[in-house]
Amino acid sequence: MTAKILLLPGDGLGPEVVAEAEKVLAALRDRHGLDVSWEYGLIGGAGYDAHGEPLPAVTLEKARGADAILLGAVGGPKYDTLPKDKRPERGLLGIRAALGLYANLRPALLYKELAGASSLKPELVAGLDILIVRELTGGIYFGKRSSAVVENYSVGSHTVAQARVASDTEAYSDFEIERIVRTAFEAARLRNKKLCSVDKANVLESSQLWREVVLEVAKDYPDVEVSHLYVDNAAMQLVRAPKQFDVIVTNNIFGDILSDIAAQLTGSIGMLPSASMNAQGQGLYEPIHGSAPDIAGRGIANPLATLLSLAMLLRYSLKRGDLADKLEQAVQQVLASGLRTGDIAAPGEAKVGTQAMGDAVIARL
Ligand SMILES: NC(=O)C1=CN([C@@H]2O[C@H](COP(=O)(O)OP(=O)(O)OC[C@H]3O[C@@H](n4cnc5c(N)ncnc54)[C@H](O)[C@@H]3O)[C@@H](O)[C@H]2O)C=CC1
Ligand SMILES: CC(C)CC(=O)C(=O)O
Ligand SMILES: [Mg+2]
Repeated sequence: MTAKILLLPGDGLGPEVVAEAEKVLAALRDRHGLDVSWEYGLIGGAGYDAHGEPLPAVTLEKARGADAILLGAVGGPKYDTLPKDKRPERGLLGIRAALGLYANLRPALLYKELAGASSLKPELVAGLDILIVRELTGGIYFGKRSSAVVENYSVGSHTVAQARVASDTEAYSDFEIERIVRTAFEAARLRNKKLCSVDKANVLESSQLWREVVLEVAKDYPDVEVSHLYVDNAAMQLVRAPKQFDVIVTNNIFGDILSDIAAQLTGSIGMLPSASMNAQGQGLYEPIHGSAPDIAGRGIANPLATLLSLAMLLRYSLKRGDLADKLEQAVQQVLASGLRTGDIAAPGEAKVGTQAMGDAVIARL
């Protein structure tokens, strides 16, 4: 049966990088018989501009009916002053919640050709291959929020007549922790059988529950070596000796931050793909980067994170591991040929734009 894909370009550089993914899909269909069709939808600022909502109902309906979704990025300065519930980022959080996409897989892989582009010394990152498993539908991004003006507000012994006070809540249930931790253990089993759980259990109740559940689930995976790190130490270890990690499992906000760090180890955030899966096996695939307003619209963004996200889509949702391998090999060959977008170019090295990079990958498919 023809697989239905929903393309959600979003904002900023989103349409530029998703356009390259569409070209790749067309090439896989025409040259390799991939049985696929696709349509577009609006999300983020683009959704707000057209429908007054960052996640228009029509987009969600299309998403529910799709076999897989490929998203660019959302957000931008134009939308930063909108009411909070209309902000583009709420559209992204909204689709993750509505589809129950709790399991976010963020592989950080160093292509050997990019060892020089990493901020770390080549010997620290050579062969780097980490998988960050991030809980994606709970925690502080979804907890109760409030913001108010409070009279006679006290912090310790200090009281002010009036203060603007805002709060966000980090809350997790054992059920939410258990399912993402199981995802991570299963992934570790297929890799080097090492799982590091990252939390802040020395301070946070929610992290204490997190650690308790990890220890309980670990009993079902005696073949996997488990360790625990506080998030501050984990951030340091990622830039000190990143190759000590195999699979990292962590909550929504820590995973968000640690994956941006891991991205830079591989040369650029423009290289890191992700897959977000729900309990039914439906997936949304997206680069881990944002809409990059500083470079959007100039045709210079790196499309490889999006093309590698498409490879994950082919592997996990369309069960075409053969074509995923082909696409990943094409990316590797393009890097080996010396092509570089600005984010991965060494000082003084020639740079190519988004379309030239996409075309070079397609030429190798
Ligand atoms: N998944 C999403 O849609 C996300 C959206 N955002 C939104 O994106 C907007 C910008 O956020 P920032 O914090 O600046 O993060 P960002 O990830 O958009 O950009 C951070 C830096 O990385 C660079 N960069 C990002 N992607 C690149 C690519 N493909 N090629 C080359 N360079 C790339 C940017 O030019 C910038 O210097 C905000 O509105 C934010 O809320 C941020 C993160 C994720
Ligand atoms: C809206 C944000 C939570 C998006 C983000 O930074 C991410 O998912 O990495
Ligand atoms: Mg992020």
